[in-house]
Amino acid sequence: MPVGTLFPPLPLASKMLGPCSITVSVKSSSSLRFRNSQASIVSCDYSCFEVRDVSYRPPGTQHNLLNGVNLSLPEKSFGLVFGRSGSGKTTLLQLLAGLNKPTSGSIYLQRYGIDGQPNQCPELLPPERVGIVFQFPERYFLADTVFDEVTFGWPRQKGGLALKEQLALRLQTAINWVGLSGISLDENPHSLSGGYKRRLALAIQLVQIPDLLVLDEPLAGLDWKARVDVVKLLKHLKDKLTILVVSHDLNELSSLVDRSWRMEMGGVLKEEPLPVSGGTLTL
Ligand SMILES: Nc1ncnc2c1ncn2[C@@H]1O[C@H](COP(=O)(O)OP(=O)(O)OP(=O)(O)O)[C@@H](O)[C@H]1O
Repeated sequence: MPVGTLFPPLPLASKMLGPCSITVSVKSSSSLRFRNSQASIVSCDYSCFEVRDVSYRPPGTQHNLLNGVNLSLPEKSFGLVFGRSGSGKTTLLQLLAGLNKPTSGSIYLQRYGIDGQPNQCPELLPPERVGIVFQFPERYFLADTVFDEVTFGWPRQKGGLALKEQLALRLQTAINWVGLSGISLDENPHSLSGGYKRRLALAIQLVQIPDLLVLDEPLAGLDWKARVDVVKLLKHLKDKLTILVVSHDLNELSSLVDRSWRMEMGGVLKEEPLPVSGGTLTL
């Protein structure tokens, strides 16, 4: 892919850097698409996020919340975990995001060749490569402006111009990806609509350009209009990164789903494709 010049037309860049220009190179990517475990186009090597024989028991407790969980999610695909309340879905997302460590088993990234065989040693998945959006993320907004909210966790130490350029570019990319570019960066996050608050919560994670984005109940608590809005946004993001969602909203998300699993009570995960159309699934 050609090298392109993205700056300046971006208001964000001038907010962070003052007038300047920045050059970025864009890497080409493979065009893998999976639907219910079937790879429809495989044009080159690909990677999968893999959970292998993971069990989890919180420190000081007697029972496992997860038991021998296995999951494989190809890059740039959309996975859904569903199941009854209390079965262990959020616990699994927390392990993927590195908030807790598995008691046994491992979570890693595995590269495969065109023949479907692993072609490298598995790489452990560093927590900073995973973005997590919790249920009702707007409850955790802290800042008075959209700009401060998105940049809240950024390094405050003096960085060179190169670091600032990199951060500005990531910020602009995240804002564009979630469709927030029409909103003033000085807007108070709490004054945004429900759907826009969810967009902002996604942007906060996307500035890190994670390899894997995990979302806990992304439609919970939204009105119908905002739900449609968030589903459209997830469809758009699906082309850019790998997404794993925990949700009870199977019908609304089914058109996005490439792979799905049911978490059974006791933390046992089983792959279960969603009905292709018209069918209903019970939790
Ligand atoms: N630190 C902990 N110590 C003991 N039990 C815990 C701990 N964290 C969660 N649990 C219990 O583990 C079970 C699984 O919780 P988890 O939040 O993962 O379920 P869930 O499937 O995401 O539920 P929901 O759909 O209601 O969000 C629940 O019974 C919960 O009470």
